Amino acid sequence: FQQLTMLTSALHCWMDDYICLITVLLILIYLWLSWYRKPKNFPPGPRGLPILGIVPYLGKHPEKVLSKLADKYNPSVMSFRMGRMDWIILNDIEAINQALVKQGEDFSGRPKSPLFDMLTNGCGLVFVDGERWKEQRKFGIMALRSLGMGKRILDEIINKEFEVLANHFESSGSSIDAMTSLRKAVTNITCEVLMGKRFEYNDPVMEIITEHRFVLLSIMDLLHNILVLFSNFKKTMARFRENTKFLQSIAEIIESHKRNFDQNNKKDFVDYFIDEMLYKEGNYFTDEQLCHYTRDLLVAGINTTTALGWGIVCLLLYRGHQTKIAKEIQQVIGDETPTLHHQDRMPHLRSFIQEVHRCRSIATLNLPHRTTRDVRLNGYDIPKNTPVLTNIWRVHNDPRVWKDPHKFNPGRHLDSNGKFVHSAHIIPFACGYRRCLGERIARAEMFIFFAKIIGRFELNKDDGEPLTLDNDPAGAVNSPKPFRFTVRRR
Ligand code: HEM
Repeated sequence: FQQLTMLTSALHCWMDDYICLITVLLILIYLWLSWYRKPKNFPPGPRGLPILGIVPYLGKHPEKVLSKLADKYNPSVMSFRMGRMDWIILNDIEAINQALVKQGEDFSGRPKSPLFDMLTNGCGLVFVDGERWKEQRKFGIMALRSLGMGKRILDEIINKEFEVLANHFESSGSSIDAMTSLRKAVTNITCEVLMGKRFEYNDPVMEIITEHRFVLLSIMDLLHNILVLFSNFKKTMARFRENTKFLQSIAEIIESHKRNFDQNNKKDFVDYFIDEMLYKEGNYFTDEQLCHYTRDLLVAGINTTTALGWGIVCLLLYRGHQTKIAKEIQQVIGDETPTLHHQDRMPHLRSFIQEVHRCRSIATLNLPHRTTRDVRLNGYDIPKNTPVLTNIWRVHNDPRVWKDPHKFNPGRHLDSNGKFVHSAHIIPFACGYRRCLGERIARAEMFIFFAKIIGRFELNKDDGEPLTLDNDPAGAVNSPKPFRFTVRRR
């Protein structure tokens, strides 16, 4: 009997181990199969490694790696695997227009992410979709238009702030920390538009606002999201805590707006929002929404710093353009204050700015979108909730459109009569339903900044610092490395 008991328990142990082993094997087979299983009739593309997908292969320039993969799999729409999700990426201007413009509503979602939710509590504009996004975006367009965006009021705000910046450049004496000073000036312009307020460059609130960009931008950079979190977990969490501090600063400014609110004299974005909150019937006009909306605009607005920074780098590296543009400014603007009305007669400055946008794409892969229903694109079936990237860098470097795309050559945007040619193949602000809300502000900032600075100063490299077109690995968007330069009055 004892022998029989021993035999049975040995058999049990063995069977337990066996069952465990089989279960593990079955789970592995399931994971393996589900890893390789794609939705039916889905665009072709690489799968990479289980769980991580193609992330380990993306390197420092995911847009270039993805572009090479597009040549191999599909130059129009490709898929790839990342995390538990199958992503698609739009690779050429035709597919981008078809998806983001013609089928724009179906592609207007943002991927769901617990990280976004932690930061925004489902509020704001950049990370939300559905009814809240529709209502708030409509309001944003109305409010910015009513504030005179693209017309005189905006020109005045920008001119005033860049005058302060120009004086700061001149009084610096030695070389200027380009990105820091640009960031402060650009932040002040956005603060004026949103809250009717600017800060001295050494004000601690200015520091809080400009540093806050890291919180959202590092999260926005979805491709590196996973890596950022794991490699820098402590720092990322500290930044999350900063988020609360920052929102408190905005809440205080909003409270003071409420105390002084005058419905007949709405002066800024916050006033327009308060008006909706008090007197209209929208669903999402709450204090919390206003805080997050203001924060989203402040952070998104800082993007212009990067474009201005690249512009200065190009002026320092390719000095011939400074002389050409300075002459044009002298002829067209002279002693007047630069405004957008001057730009029609300034082909050299406009083509310079368009080439900066093309050659140094800021949002190389755009912000991620999400399909809001099952859709058909270029003959493929793409299920609801599929995350979508847009390879803006590839469009800006498409050799079918641009001869020697890697060369910085503003002359390519002039026709045979020397007239500026606007290109539909340059989409720094993306296109369609979720196109950048601040495009008009950004375009006015870029034009007025360069008209003012190149007209007044000769810009020179700082001898001590090598200057390159390499991007800053610490930046979430494609940004120049910190650099210094000097100015000399013309
Ligand atoms: C050169 C400067 C800028 C560039 C290159 C740029 C580019 C972009 C891009 C590529 C997007 C994503 C569009 C999409 O999801 O398809 C975006 C969204 C956005 N941008 Fe800009 N931007 C700039 C400046 C600004 C400024 C100055 C503001 C406001 C003050 C702003 C506010 C926004 C907002 C609110 C969104 C989100 C729109 C939405 O989700 O509906 N941007 N921008």
